[in-house]
Amino acid sequence: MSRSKESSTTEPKAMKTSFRALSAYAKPHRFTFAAVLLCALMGIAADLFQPYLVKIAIDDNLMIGKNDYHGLLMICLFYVGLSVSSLFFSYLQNNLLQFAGQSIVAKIRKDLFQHIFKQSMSYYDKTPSGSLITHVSSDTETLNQFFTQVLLSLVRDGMTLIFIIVLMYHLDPTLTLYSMIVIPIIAIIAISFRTYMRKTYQLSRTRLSQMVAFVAENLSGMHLIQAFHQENEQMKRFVDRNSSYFQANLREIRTNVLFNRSFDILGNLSVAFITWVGGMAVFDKTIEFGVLYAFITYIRQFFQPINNITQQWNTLQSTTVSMNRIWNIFATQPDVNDKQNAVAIPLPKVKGEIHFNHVKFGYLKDISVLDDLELRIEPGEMIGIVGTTGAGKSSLISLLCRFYDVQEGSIRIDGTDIRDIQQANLHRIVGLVQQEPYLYAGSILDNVRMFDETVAREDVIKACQLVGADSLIARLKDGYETRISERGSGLSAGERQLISFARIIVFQPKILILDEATANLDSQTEQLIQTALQIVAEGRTTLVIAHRISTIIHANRILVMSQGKIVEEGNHAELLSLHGYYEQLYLHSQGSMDAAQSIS
Ligand SMILES: Nc1ncnc2c1ncn2[C@@H]1O[C@H](COP(=O)(O)OP(=O)(O)OP(=O)(O)O)[C@@H](O)[C@H]1O
Repeated sequence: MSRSKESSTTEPKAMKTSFRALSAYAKPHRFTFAAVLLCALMGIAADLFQPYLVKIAIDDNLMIGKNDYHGLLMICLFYVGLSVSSLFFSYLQNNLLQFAGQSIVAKIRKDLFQHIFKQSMSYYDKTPSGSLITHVSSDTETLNQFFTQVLLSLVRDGMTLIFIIVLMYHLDPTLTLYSMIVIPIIAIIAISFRTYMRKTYQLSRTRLSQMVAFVAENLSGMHLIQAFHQENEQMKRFVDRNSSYFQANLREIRTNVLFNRSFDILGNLSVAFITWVGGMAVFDKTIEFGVLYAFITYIRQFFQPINNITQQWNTLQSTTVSMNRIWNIFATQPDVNDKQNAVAIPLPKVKGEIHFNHVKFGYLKDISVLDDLELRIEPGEMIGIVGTTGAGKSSLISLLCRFYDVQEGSIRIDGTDIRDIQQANLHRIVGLVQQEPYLYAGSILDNVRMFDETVAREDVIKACQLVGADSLIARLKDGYETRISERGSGLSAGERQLISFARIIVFQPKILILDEATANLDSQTEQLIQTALQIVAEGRTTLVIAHRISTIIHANRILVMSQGKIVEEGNHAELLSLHGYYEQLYLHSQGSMDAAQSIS
């Protein structure tokens, strides 16, 4: 996230909205919070009554020479009882608060993850995955700190302060007024540090987020980095980011330490000041010694909660930044939405007719990728799509999957505009196999049925048998239960492709799209995939984007695309007879250098 955006997110209005949203999450836990408040009250009362007990022992027993052993013992026992109850209440209060805080954050994390899932592809084009990882993991954790630290401190320390002032006033109003001289000084220090701490905190968060995004980017492109020997260059870039994060962190810590130490000094000065003023009053016999003792104890206790609260200022800053970042995500509505009256077409009723009706589309507003594209595909037809790089082939299928919406025109399946079909339904109708099929960490079985337990094991096995994946799975250590790691590493590209074909069979989409599905394979594996493809394509409208013409040579119709338009159309023989663009592509794919040069 850019710095300018980050600072704009901490506007008071945005903060207000975020806090309101957060309180809506907290509302179901209001009884727990009430119990926390009660426990805090009891704990504070138990804590603060202790110096008062000592004052009673000094002034009403020891100083007047009463020698009441029984009374003294009772006071001591009572003192111990208060300590134990303070411990009990603070234990209870912490547990209850942690429970409420963790529950709220778990719910926010779940909703956030769900919301991120709903975003359209344009959102992922703009948002680095590293910053999304930060939002889901560390930003939500910061929110937890808000409940377990900030809120706790505001309640407990705030009440402690009020109680102390009341008790001090009860003991001696004049000394209390002297003590209160320090309050404006505390306010000035707190305010002057406030802005600075906020800036240092934001800077370190932004730099952390940049570093995480960089690491995530590198991890996902590791094979490229190694293939191009980019390790040193990337390392240098990482060191830069790491050191600027380090600097920002140091600055933040320095500010924090300076702030806290200023408070300690202020506390000690006040104790000295009160000892002097109070000591004189004891000399003059205007107050009792026990009162001065209790007063000095309260003054010491007075600074602790102030220090705590101001320390929480930092956490409050981070919570505000995190909260705004999270609520900015929540506020982002997906570009592609289900209409309110969107329909679900029952799968058996889908024929698979597709109509690209004068489609205009571009990723950026003014740069058009597809321009007035008109295309009709009959049910069950197999369409091959070829064209030069950047011609718009992948964009065409992204639109059919509704990863993006068209800017003009429409795309219709069996006459229904895909914007009128529920997305979940559309994605059951249209099945996509990509060049790099994505496999998840999990068993082969789960990968074929996409963790959908309603799909029976037998159906998975049947699908794998049909596409010829069964024999390769049988060779694996645990067969269908073999666990594969992230992205299916441990399997060859062809094996991964076969598994993704089996996936298609299991989910039975009526329209099948293969995006350069055989581009990475050797010719033997390609043959295996070709056979599987024919089986999978049976009875389905199939669109195959291929760099190798051999993949689509038998297609009913081949579309040749260039610069967002269909420039030639027909079957293989028809297109060759045109001696046009397709022929050049064909010769090029056959390895003819001359043809390749003529294309460029
Ligand atoms: N997510 C995106 N954001 C912005 N521009 C994009 C995006 N994806 C593709 N483009 C641009 O749109 C144009 C068409 O890209 P597309 O991927 O559809 O071409 P293609 O024919 O599939 O190419 P290739 O065969 O190289 O995959 C290109 O100019 C490309 O740079």
